[in-house]
Amino acid sequence: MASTTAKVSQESKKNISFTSVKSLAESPELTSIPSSYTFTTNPDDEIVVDFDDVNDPIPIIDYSLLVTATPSQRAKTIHDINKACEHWGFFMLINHSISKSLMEKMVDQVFAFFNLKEEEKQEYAGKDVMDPLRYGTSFNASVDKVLFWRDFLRILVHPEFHSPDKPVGFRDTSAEYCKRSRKVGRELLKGISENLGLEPDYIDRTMNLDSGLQILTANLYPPCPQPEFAMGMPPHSDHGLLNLLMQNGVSGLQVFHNNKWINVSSTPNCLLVLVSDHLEVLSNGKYKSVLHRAVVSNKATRMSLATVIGPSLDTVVEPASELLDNQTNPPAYFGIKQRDFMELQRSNQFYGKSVLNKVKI
Ligand SMILES: O=C(O)CCC(=O)C(=O)O
Ligand SMILES: [Fe+2]
Repeated sequence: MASTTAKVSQESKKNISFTSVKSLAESPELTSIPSSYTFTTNPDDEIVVDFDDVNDPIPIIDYSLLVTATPSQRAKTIHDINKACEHWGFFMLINHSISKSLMEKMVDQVFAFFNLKEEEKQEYAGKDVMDPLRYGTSFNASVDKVLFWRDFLRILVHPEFHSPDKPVGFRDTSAEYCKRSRKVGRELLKGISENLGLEPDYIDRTMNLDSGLQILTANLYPPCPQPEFAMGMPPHSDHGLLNLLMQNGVSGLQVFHNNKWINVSSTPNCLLVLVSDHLEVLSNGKYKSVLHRAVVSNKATRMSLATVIGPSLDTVVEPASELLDNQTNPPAYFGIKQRDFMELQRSNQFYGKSVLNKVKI
């Protein structure tokens, strides 16, 4: 992948007193970014394309053909999911059963949260990656070497459901959205189990999804005066099995595919599905978690909402023994408890696949 260096002097970092990028972006005198946000990429290693080869388009999966179609349509859809997971680690999901109005309500609620007064949002400023409710900026602003042009609200929504009390309506809307997106995720994981040659409920059962973690992360990327020098989220892969991502109609997600960064357009009502680290481990590397990042623009505020579906905290995630063979397919990853994986994530630089690489054999 592109080699990226991100440097910032400690002096300039101390000058930043804003608690959110939103308030920084709204300050009237802002014409350039503070140096603490300067993210330098190596242009020689960076190829960014709007959409790739017409012979290799971003895969689109029709969810309705997975759940309500004839057996042959379902079989073809499952086959297409397999190809998408193997070749891209990423696909667009259409007709996914979450209504347009619920998605719009969710976008409105997220904006209403970020539009609360800074002091009100600070009530939710958690400290630890394990905190069930955490509002913040950048990724981990106290340790990030470079700050990211991003504010976030990260909420544990399963097995216990959490929600901020404000704005009014956030709790009910997010409860509904989380229930529905969880169902979609579990249904996709059934198809993925079959693709791996396992029983349809294999992943659900062995990953203890009845008590599995589901984390909702709302990301806000306000307009940036120098978007070419800042980054919303650096290249990374997600923890968990799958990430279902939606956005507010403003694009900014790029996925890394065949050594190029592909701009993903913001297609209305579509969910973006990202293969995540635990699925890479469970499949013993048959499916690779997709490297992705969020770039920013100087035109519009972008919002994305990620729903990561993963195993329960005490589940040991390891390559499925049914897939292993000491001669031809030995285990390529150590087993690790979800709790310990998250702890590794907390204590490591948020970059690339650095956390997953720690469990590679
Ligand atoms: O904003 C985006 O499109 C990416 C968000 C993301 O990668 C995440 O929340 O893990
Ligand atoms: Fe991500």
